[in-house]
Amino acid sequence: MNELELVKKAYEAAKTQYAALGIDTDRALDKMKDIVISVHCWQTDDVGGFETPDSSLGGGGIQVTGNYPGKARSIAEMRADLDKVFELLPGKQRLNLHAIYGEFGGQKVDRDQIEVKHFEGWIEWAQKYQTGLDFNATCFSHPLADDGFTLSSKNEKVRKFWVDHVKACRKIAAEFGKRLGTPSVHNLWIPDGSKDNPIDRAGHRAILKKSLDEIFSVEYPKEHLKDAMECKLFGIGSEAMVVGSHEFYLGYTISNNKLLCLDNGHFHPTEQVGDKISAVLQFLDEILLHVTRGVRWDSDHIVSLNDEVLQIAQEIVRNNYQSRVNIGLDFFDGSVNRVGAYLVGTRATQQAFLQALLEPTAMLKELEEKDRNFERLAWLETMKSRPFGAVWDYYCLLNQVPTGGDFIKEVVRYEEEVLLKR
Ligand SMILES: C[C@H](O)[C@H](O)[C@@H](O)C(=O)CO
Ligand SMILES: [Mn+2]
Repeated sequence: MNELELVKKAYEAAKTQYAALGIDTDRALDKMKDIVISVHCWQTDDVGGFETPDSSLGGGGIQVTGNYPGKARSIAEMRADLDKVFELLPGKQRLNLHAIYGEFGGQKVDRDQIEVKHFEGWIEWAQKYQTGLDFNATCFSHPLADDGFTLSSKNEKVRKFWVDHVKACRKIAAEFGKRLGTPSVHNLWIPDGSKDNPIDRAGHRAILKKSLDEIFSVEYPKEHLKDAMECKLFGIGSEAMVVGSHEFYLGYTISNNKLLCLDNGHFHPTEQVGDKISAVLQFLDEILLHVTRGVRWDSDHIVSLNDEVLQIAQEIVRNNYQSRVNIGLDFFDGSVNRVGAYLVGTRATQQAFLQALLEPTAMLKELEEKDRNFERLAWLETMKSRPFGAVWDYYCLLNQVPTGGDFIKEVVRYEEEVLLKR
C-alpha cells in the first residue's frame, strides 16, 4: 500500500471511531476553513526589519536569542521564506506585517512618514495568495523609543512622533483592507513602561489615553480596518509597570468598541488566555490573539501543541467564537531554522483547532450539567488517545501539503539549497 492509500485508510478507520462518539470528521475538516491564521512575518529575520541594511531588534522589552544561519537579509529573501512556509501549510492563511518591513528603496523614511506606496509589493504578494494583510505599528527599535516611553511619553515631541506613526500605520492598514477586500487588523503594542516603581503611573496612563483618542479620531470603515491593542504585564526593563496593562486596554477597548489583543505570553504564567476569552467577549465584539509559548517569561518560543494552546482553541470552538476571534501568531526564535519554526508553530496552532473540532462537546456539556464530572474528565482524557493524527494527515492530504513529518525533509532541503547559502 502506498503512503496515499495508507493515509486514506487510516482516515476511514478514524472516521468510524469518531462517529461512534457522535463526531463527524468530514464536518470538522470543513470547519477548518474558518480557522484562518495570521502568520507573523517577523520570525524570518528576528524582528530586525529592513529600514536600513543593518537594522536589528533594539529594546522594547522583547528579545530574540540565537544566531542560527539563514536569517532573511532582505524583503526578497523574506518573501522567499514566506512562500516556502505558505506552500507547506494546509489551508489559506493571512500575513501579518510590521511597519519596519516596508520597501523604502534605500532611502531614510522615518516612521512618521511611511505610506502605502512602501507596501505595494506586499499588497501584490497578498493578491497572489488571494489573502489578507494585517499590520502593526513599530514603536520600538528607534532612537525615540530609547527612554522607554512612546505614546505615553511626557516629551511632547516624542509623543507626537509616535501618534503620527500610528496614524500613518492605520492609514496603510485601511488601504490593505480596501484593496484586498478583507479587513486588516491593525495591532498596537507599545513598549512603554518602567523598570522600577514609578511615582506617576497615572500620568503616563492619562497621556496614553490622550494619544489613543487622537489616533482614533481618524475613522475608517470597519470593512477596511479593525483596531486592536495589546496589553502586557511586564517586559525586560519594564518589570515594575507597563503603561498599556491589561486593565488599561480592557477599559479602553470596551469604552471605544475596539479589539483587545491577548498575547498568551503577556500574563502571569498561571493565568490562561483560554480562560479570558469568554470573559472579555461578554463585553467586546471581537478580539485578536497572539498565540505564542512563554517559557518562564514572555520568551516568544515557537508554539507547540500544549494544554494552553488547546484550551484557547477549545474555548473558541466550543462557543462558536470563530468569527469574533482573529488569530495571530507571535514567536521569534533565532536559534533554529526559521522556516521550520513557522511550520512547527503554525501547524501546532492549527492542530489545536482541529482537536477542538473533534470533541464531543454536547455530550461533555450534558455530563457537566448533570454533575457527572468523573465521566466528563474520563472522556476528556479518552479523547487524547483518539486517532487525531489520522484526521490531521487527511486534512494535509486534502490540502496537498506533506502529511505527518514529511514537511521536515522539505524544510531541510530548503535549508541546504537556500538558507545555508545566505
Ligand atoms: C513584534 C510584536 O509586535 C511583539 O512581539 C508584540 O506583539 C509583543 O508581544 C511584545 O511583547
Ligand atoms: Mn504579541
